[in-house]
Amino acid sequence: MARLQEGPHSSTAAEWPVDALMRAKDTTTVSVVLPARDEESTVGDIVTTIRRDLVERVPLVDEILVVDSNSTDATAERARAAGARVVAQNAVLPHLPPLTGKGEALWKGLAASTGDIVVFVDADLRDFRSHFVTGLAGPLLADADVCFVKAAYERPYVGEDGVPRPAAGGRVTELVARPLLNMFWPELAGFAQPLGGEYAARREVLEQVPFVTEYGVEFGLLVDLLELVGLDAMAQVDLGRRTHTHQSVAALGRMAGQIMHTAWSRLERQGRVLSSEPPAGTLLQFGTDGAGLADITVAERPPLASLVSGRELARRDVA
Ligand SMILES: O=c1ccn([C@@H]2O[C@H](COP(=O)(O)OP(=O)(O)O[C@H]3O[C@H](CO)[C@@H](O)[C@H](O)[C@H]3O)[C@@H](O)[C@H]2O)c(=O)[nH]1
Ligand SMILES: O=C(O)[C@H](O)COP(=O)(O)O
Repeated sequence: MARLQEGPHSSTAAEWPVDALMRAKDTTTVSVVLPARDEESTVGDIVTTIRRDLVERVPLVDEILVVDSNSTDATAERARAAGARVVAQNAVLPHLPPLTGKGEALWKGLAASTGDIVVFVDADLRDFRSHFVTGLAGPLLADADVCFVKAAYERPYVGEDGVPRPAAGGRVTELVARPLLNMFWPELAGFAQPLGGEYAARREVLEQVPFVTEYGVEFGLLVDLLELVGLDAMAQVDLGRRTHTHQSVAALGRMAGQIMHTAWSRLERQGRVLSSEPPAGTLLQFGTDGAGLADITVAERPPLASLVSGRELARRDVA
């Protein structure tokens, strides 16, 4: 219990009513950025809800940006029809060779957006309501010392039968990410959902940290932000319950590998492990169709601020 008491400042979404946030907002601008790869079934509803509640009803959100992450379905069209600005991942900073994955989508979203506060929300959420955004923006608008806010929630597993199994979701979180954090960065153990895709931060802070590509991005951000701003500037907000589209166990195996690679890279960078050779970048997986080798390496984008005039570049380059 001692550890929990020393954990991040915590609140619940109900503590951040929108009228109080409007008073605190003043001239601060807020962007909501959604990374989306083949999310045509959910992205439209999420954008519609944010637009209706937090742009039209109350002007808390200044920009809704969907980063179309090489989708092959109607994600971009649905997002645009619902009122988002949509950028293609590879059209942002096009002079850089493109990388892949969720971390790349977020880094490009940071480059292409303009808000002082950036709220990231996954585009595959099934029960999205606007308190996700107000809860995440609240601590940042209310307290100048807070730099980063991470969501916590209960995560059921909803199988093909549609029946939610309470607290059975977040398999990589429970089996890989939280054990690793407890072992090597125990200050971060109080974050209940370290891998969750819903978090918010001040732009000036996000632009100072690297973004790992693929699914290493959330783990890397937590570790790097702890080093940059310290636990006192990091907060957690309880958003209630979150349901999303589950990936297969094989896909989660690859995600777990990417997260382990990210943890290894931070341990090495912090001088806490010495290796004579890097960890293997492949994962042998056995499926019903036979065995195959999957690439589980991650790449890394540098802090956006290290690019010459990154925001100006982004604005100029995005079509
Ligand atoms: O190449 C990609 C892959 C994913 N996404 C989007 O990123 C979000 C989350 O991706 P998803 O595949 O649904 O991830 P989860 O299985 O839900 O993984 C969890 O754990 C990951 C590792 O921390 C986080 O990145 C996720 O946000 C978190 O929900 C969704 O909107 C995706 O469309 C992209 O934009 N590009
Ligand atoms: O955060 C996680 O562990 C992954 O997103 C997997 O979540 P799931 O077990 O709910 O599919």
